[in-house]
Amino acid sequence: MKQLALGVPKGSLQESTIRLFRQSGWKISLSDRNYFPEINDSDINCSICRAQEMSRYVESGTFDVGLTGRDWIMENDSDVIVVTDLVYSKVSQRPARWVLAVPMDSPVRDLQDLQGKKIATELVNFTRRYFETEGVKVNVEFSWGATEAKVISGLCDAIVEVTETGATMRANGLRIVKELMQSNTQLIANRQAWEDPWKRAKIEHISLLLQGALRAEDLVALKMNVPEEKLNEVIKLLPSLNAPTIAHLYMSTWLSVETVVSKNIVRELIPRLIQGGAEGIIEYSLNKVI
Ligand SMILES: Nc1ncnc2c1ncn2[C@@H]1O[C@H](COP(=O)(O)OP(=O)(O)OP(=O)(O)O)[C@@H](O)[C@H]1O
Ligand SMILES: O=P(O)(O)OC[C@H]1O[C@H](OP(=O)(O)OP(=O)(O)O)[C@H](O)[C@@H]1O
Ligand SMILES: [Mg+2]
Repeated sequence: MKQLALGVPKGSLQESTIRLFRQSGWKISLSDRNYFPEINDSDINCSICRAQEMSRYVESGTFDVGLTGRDWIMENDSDVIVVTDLVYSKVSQRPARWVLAVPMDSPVRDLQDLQGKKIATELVNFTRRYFETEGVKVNVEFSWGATEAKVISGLCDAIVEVTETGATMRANGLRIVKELMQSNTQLIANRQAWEDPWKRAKIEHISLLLQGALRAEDLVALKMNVPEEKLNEVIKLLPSLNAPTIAHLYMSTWLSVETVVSKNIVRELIPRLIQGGAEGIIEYSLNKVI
């Protein structure tokens, strides 16, 4: 039977990836210590793999398709098809940032101040290439993790490390000198798999639904009743992203207005809609927006 081999990233992206798949209609069930999760789709064969190694396994064809950060694809310089960007991180829907950081009291203000100095990072190739392009000679050392601690203990002069919320930087009293790269999750495919019509169709299907589920996370639907004479005023208050749907209420001069808006404006919008004459407002969450 034909199956698509899917790689799901272990580590920071694991939970958010499994949540996004669930929202998209695929339930991935993982029992403790098992690297071959169940998935409720007999077309897919699922494996867990470190984000750092994912692009290499997709390039070699071990996986037809996988998810990982753009950072590790660049680090490994992997020849894969980027099917789509999916902008989510460990806890947010923002990209992660790779930054050059030093202790708060370090004299380093600029990239050039690091000439001849030692930098620790997990992203060795990227960092070497970055400093080379800038013409600054540095000694880049690989770090297995807990990199922030090394610069505080004086084991290196600066670090290149990933940050999302900034909590770890703050907790360790580090100062960001420069942002070197932004990275987000990407859905990547093996070149041969992409040429196989069955596999490509399946990958595109997954991509479409993942994008739809991700888009829906930021949005909510609003529905309200509005008397005819207030309709124009209420419509003006709604963001003009999509034209709202207007329907007549049964045996009434009132209208029903339905629209999709960004989650973060609802708090401000609802009182204004009430002032504008809307009543019976309901807000509901969306699973997918395609
Ligand atoms: N808050 C975050 N912290 C770390 N990595 C993040 C975060 N948000 C997104 N990422 C992305 O997750 C991937 C990191 O996954 P990876 O498995 O390499 O490390 P990890 O999950 O931090 O594992 P480890 O336990 O070894 O540190 C990268 O592509 C990175 O850009
Ligand atoms: O900006 P923040 O939201 O605080 O996130 C960034 C931190 O998260 C990751 O650590 P991880 O948990 O992967 O531990 P590690 O040091 O072992 O990589 C990353 O390496 C940073 O230390
Ligand atoms: Mg990590």
